[in-house]
Amino acid sequence: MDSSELQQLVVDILEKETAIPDTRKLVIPGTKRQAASAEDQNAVISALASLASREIVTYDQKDAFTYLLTAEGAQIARDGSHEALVWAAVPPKDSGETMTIKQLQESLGQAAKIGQGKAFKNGWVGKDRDKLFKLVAKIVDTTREELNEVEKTGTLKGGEKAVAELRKRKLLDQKKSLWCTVKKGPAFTTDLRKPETDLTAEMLATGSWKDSTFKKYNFDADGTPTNGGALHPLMKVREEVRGIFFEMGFAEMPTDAFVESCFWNFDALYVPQQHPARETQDTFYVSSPLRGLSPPKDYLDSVAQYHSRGSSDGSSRGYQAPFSKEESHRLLLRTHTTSCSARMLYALAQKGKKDGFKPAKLFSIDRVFRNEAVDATHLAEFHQVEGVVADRGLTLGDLIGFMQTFFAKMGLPNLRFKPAYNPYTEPSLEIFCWHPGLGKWVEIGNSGMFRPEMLEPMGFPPDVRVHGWGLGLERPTMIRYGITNIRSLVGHKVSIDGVEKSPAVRF
Ligand SMILES: N[C@@H](Cc1ccccc1)C(=O)O
Repeated sequence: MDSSELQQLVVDILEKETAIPDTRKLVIPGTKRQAASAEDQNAVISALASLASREIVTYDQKDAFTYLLTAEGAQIARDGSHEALVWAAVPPKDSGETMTIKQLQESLGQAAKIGQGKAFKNGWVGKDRDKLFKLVAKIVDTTREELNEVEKTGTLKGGEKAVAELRKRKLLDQKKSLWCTVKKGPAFTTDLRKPETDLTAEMLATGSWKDSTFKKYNFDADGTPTNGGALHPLMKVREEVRGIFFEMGFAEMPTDAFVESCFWNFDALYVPQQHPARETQDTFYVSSPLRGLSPPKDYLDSVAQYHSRGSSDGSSRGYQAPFSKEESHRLLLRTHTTSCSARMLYALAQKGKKDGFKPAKLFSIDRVFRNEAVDATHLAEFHQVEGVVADRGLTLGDLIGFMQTFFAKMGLPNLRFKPAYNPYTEPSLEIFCWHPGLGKWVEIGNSGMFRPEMLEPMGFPPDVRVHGWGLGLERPTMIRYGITNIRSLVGHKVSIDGVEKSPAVRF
């Protein structure tokens, strides 16, 4: 049965009448048959459900019982009831023929036994000693007629009592079915064209929207994902860390010089020119141009002196090794943002010489480059977070206390420090934090009190101390967001979809 034809039939009737009181009375389109069977009603109900979902109709579902003949019932419907068979088999009274009960049983078998009593009770058959005969010339076999009616219509006009009697005799089986009453819905229409889902430019231009019906909004549907921009998780974490620095009164250093001279990256930081970190297996050097701009001459001279011979008061002996000013001019990709800190500290010291020293808290977060073997946790470039604090009389206790506050704000309250070595800091401390996921201490950064051999050539007064620390941005981000391969966080393999859906982008 075609659902759209049924739907049309229902709305056409409802347009003329207030309701459809019984859907079993619907005449199936294209036939003269009523939709009386359970199968018909299933088709009707699915058509109604589809109309109701568009609020074109409302309907009430009701239970109905229909009946089927059992095998015995079907046999009786065909051949007649047992009592009718008994009546038919025996001869009329006074016909001269005779039939004994025994003979009846021989000719009818089982039916004789069951039918006899009823035939007597109905007054159809009489008995003279053991001879049987008809008492009436004509009978009405009600059982057969009722069964025929059930077979045709699924039910009995005679009502419940007659049905109960036939069921007791196991001639009928009951079958539950449904039927409905139908009324107009709030959005009643006889126009069942599929509703439009979108209002198009074309509909507006041609005016066809006026005659269109539109699908209702489904406010429970998932929205289509918006394709607006999303900040990369690493940039989100960077913003968070910047926020912590600003909250603690730090100013941001300029970090735009990816290409730096050896002077600012190493010499100014008292990294000996013979230091292994300077070798090409660790550092990317720039081949063209070969030389960078010169640092201020006095400062370069002073740095050269501190490297090779130490301070003039003899408190430091320097490296007792030759210092090449040519080497200072070589260009490289900065290996740490401490080169930026060196430039800023030099500027701070020089300004202090003129205007009197002022304390400073400075930070930066930017890219650095190292000639590393690339693997799941290492890239040749990464982001460094760096902070430096310059003030009179700072101690190692200030540094440790400061880091405890800073890292707690980053969500890493559990810290340990381990003595380490940096050419530019003394003492130096490696920073470890407890990783609850891995259940172990992991190294996250490096810190220390900058050496006098670095601060004095810059021009700081002797009681000014500077402490600093640096850490990578990628590792804490990976730990925090459960990223195991750095290539899915940085580089061309980063999935844009992942960036948009990453939990990191939600804070
Ligand atoms: N430059 C150091 C970090 C650091 C900065 C400042 C002081 C001490 C250490 C590094 O790359 O790991």
